Amino acid sequence: MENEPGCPYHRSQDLLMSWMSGYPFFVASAIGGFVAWLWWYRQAQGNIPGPKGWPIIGCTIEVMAKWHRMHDWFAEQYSDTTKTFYLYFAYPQIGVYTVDPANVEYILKTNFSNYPKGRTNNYPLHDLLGTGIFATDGALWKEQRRVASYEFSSATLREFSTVAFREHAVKLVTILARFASTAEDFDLQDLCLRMTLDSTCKIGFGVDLDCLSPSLPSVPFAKAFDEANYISFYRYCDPLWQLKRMLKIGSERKLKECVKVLDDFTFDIINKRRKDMAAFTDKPSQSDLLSRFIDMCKRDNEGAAYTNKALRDMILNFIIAGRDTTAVTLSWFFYMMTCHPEVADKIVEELVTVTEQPAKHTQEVTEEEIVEFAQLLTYETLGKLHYLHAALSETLRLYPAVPVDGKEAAEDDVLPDGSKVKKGSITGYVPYSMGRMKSLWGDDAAEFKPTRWLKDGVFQPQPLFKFTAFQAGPRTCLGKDSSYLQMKMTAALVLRFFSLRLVPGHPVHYRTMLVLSMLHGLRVTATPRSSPPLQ
Ligand code: HEM
Repeated sequence: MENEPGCPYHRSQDLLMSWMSGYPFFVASAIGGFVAWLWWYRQAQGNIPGPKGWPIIGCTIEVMAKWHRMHDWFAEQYSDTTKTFYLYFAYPQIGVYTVDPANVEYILKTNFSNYPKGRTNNYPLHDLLGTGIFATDGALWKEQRRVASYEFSSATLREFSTVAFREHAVKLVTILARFASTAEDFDLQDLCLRMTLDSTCKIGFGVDLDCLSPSLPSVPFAKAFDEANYISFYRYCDPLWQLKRMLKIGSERKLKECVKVLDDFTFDIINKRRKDMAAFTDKPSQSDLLSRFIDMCKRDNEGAAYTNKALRDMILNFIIAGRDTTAVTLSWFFYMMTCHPEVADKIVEELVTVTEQPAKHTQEVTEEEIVEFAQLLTYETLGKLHYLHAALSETLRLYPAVPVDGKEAAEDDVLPDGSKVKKGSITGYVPYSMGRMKSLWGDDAAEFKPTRWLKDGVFQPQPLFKFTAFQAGPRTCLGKDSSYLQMKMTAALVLRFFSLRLVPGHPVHYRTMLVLSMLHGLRVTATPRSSPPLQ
C-alpha cells in the first residue's frame, strides 16, 4: 500500500522533494544560513569586552536604543576586571573606551602624538569653529596653544575676569531675588547659560550681550550661537549631514544662517576694535582677549599672522570651550544643593567664617545687599573657600561637563592594559564612568561627599589621570582656574542669599550631547536663606 503511487507517504515525499528543489527551500536555507552566521559572528566576539555588535551596522541599534541614557550604559560596561571596552559603530568605525588611569595617561600624554582629535572630531565642527584651538591638531593647534596659554595666565586677564564674573553673578542673583519675591519657579540652568555667555563674550570680545538684563531677552547672537552649537554637535550622530549641507536643506541650512549671524557680529567687532586700536596708539589696550590678541600682533610685529578670520576662530573657540561647560557644571552643582541642603549650609558656614559677615535673617533680598556682599568676594577670598571648591569638584566627579572624550588613533597601537587599538579607531576616556568607579573612589563612589576632597579642611587635588573632568596632558583645559573662579563667585553669592528647592516632580536627566546639560533644565524655587521654605 505504502509503495503505491498516490498513497499519503508518496504524496508527502513528493511534496518534500518539490519544496526542496524550489524557491521556498532556497529562501529558508538562506535565512537559516544567515541566522547561523549571525550567531557565529556574535559568538566570535565572546571574549571582547563591550556590547556585542552586528555585521556592518555594529552596535548602532544598541546605541540608538540606549541613546537617552548613554553615559550610564557606558558606566555599566565596566567592572573590576573590565576597564576598557570596544564599541563597534557602523563598519568600519570602532571605538575603544577606557577608564583605566594608566591608559588615560598613555593616550593623553605618553603617546599624545598618536591620539590627535583627528578628522572624526574636527571635520563636523569646522563650519562653526574653523581652525580654532578646539578643532585643530598639529602645528596649528600648537601655536594657538602657546599664545593662549600665555594670555590665559596673565594677571590682567584674571583681574578683568574677576570683575566680569562678579558683575554677572550679581545680575543673576538679582533676578533670583525677583523670582523669590513672587514665589515663582524658574529654570536655573537657563540663567546660568545666559550668565556664562555674557561673561565669555565680555572677556572674549569686550562686549556686553546683556542676556541677563531684567526682561531676559532673546539675543540674536545668543540664539544663533546656541543653534549653531547644537547643530554642529548633532552632526556626530546625523549620517545625512554632508548630503544636507551639499543640498543646503534642513538643519544644515539653519547652521549656515546661524554661522552668518555669528560672523557678521564677530567681524564687525574685530574691524571696529582694529580701527580704534590703530587710531589711539597711545591709549592703553582693553583687557579682553580680542584686544590682547590684536595687541600681541602689534608687539610681535606679526600683524599679518592674525587675519580677521583667525581672530574670529580664536574667540569663538574660547566662548564654546568656556560657556556651556561652566554653566552646566553650575546647574548640576545647584541640583546637588537641592538634594543635599546640609552641604549648602556648610558652604554658607564657610562663607561666614572667611568673609566674617554673619548671614542675615532677611525676608526679602535687596540689590544693595547683593552688591555689597559681592564686593567681599575677591580672588583672594574665593581662594580660601576650600569646602566650596571641594563641593564643586565633587559635582564634576559625578557630573563631568564633558562626559566622554574621544581622540582618533593615528596608527595601530596597544594600550598599557594590553587593549589593541586599530589605526583610525576612536579612542576615548570616560570621565562620567571614571567618577563612578568603586575601584577608583571607594565603596561610596556613588555618594555626593565633598569631604573626600579635604584633609584637615584643606582641598586635596586628585591625580590628573584619575579625575579627568578637565582632561590632562598637553591639551588640558586652559580655563580650569577661570571656571572655578566663576563657579565659586556664583555659588557663593546664590547660596549666601537663597535656599533652593527643586520643583516637585521636575525630571532631572542629562541630554546626550558632548556637554552634559540637563534635558529639561533645572526648575527650582528660591527662598531667602534663613526664612521658612515655601510650602
Ligand atoms: C567646568 C568648566 C570646564 C570644564 C569641565 C572644561 C573641560 C574641558 C575639557 C574636558 C577639555 C578637553 C576637550 C577636548 O580637547 O576634547 C577642555 C579644553 C579646553 N578648555 Fe575647558 N573646561 C571648562 C571651562 C573652560 C573655560 C571657562 C575656558 C575658557 C576660559 C576653557 C577653555 C578651554 C580651552 C581653550 C580648551 C582647549 C585646549 C586645547 O585643545 O589645547 N574651558 N576643557
